[in-house]
Amino acid sequence: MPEPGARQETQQEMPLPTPQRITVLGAGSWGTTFAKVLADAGRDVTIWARRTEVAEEITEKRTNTSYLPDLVLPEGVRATTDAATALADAEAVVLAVPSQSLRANLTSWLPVLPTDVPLVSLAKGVELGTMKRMSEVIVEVTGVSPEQVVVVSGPNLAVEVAAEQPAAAVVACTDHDRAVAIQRAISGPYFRPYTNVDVVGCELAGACKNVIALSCGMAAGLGYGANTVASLITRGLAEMARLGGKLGADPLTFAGLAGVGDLVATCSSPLSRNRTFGERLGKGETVAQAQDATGGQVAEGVKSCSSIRELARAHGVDMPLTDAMHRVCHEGVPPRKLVAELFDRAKKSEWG
Ligand SMILES: NC(=O)C1=CN([C@@H]2O[C@H](COP(=O)(O)OP(=O)(O)OC[C@H]3O[C@@H](n4cnc5c(N)ncnc54)[C@H](OP(=O)(O)O)[C@@H]3O)[C@@H](O)[C@H]2O)C=CC1
Ligand SMILES: O=C(CO)COP(=O)(O)O
Repeated sequence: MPEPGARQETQQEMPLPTPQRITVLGAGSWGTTFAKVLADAGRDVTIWARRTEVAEEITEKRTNTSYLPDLVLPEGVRATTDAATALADAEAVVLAVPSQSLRANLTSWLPVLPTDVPLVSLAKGVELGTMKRMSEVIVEVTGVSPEQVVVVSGPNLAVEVAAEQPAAAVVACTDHDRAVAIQRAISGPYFRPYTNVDVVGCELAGACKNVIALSCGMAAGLGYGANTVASLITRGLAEMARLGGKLGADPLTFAGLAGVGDLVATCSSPLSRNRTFGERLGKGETVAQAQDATGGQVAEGVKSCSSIRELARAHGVDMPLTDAMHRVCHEGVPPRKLVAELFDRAKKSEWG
């Protein structure tokens, strides 16, 4: 008969099981790529797609050419437009739809969504109107406990990950053991996730970097070079960390993969939809023209610049670059005029 204490220790050391059957809800760039990451890590993957033709193409040809022309998914990955079929027996659910539609999507899935498995959020945004982070939306709509929600973030441009180029990521969950279980589920030969318990910081960093990427694209569109981009990345980091600090995030998170890591990738790569969108605005296109050119793919920063600005204002945090992006995207202020405005602001210390 084991000592009661010894038994307890054994229970504490028992890791949570690695989910094997995983459903990805959303068949866009990142959802499809993440399905590949999961399948290459040995998981059994089903994708939910909104459109029949996308589901059929994935199941029959293992491709999703409207989002990722060069990708061939591993054998066994299948897709359906029926959420109940997609979610049957799921041991973890990955949410891979744009942040502004997550609430509506979740609400429609609710009757068939398992609420006793990890819910993994890939979306990088803050909800318009409520100013909520995606994990907050998930908890609110589904009623699950916050410990059940896992956030995956980091420098993960879908096209590069789909091409199996090495990349690291963060798996954030307030329950460390659950983060470890998801870390095991998605680790593979080209995808290396690290755990973090700072969900607030990872989510804010992921949402804010899209807005800063817009500004870097805009700078490129205006013809500015590396000094401008480096200044925007660094001051963007300062303002997102300021918001994070006010909302209880760990400052170290912003120095990590979800912060600096994703900022550098998104702000410097022409593959970034947010950066590309900003570049188009910098070259003189209107928001509507830039939106048409993104071919229906989401550039989250265009909407999140407004929700993050509201969030910052509600907490008395100064975010001049985010404010500037809101003014370009939603008040029609020309990018070049904003440069002058930003430089006219009161002089201050770097960490003030
Ligand atoms: N792409 C990337 O490199 C990365 C993206 N992310 C984040 O992942 C999230 C998803 O992005 P991503 O996959 O790239 O987005 P895409 O725009 O490429 O795809 C969005 C997917 O969601 C579906 N969808 C379902 N409901 C809606 C709706 N109401 N409105 C719009 N689309 C809907 C789309 O269906 P349909 O095809 O029918 O339009 C599509 O399958 C975003 O928050 C993004 O920031 C994070 C890391 C990397
Ligand atoms: O989040 C991303 C890379 O980490 C993708 O960025 P874009 O949405 O700007 O393409």
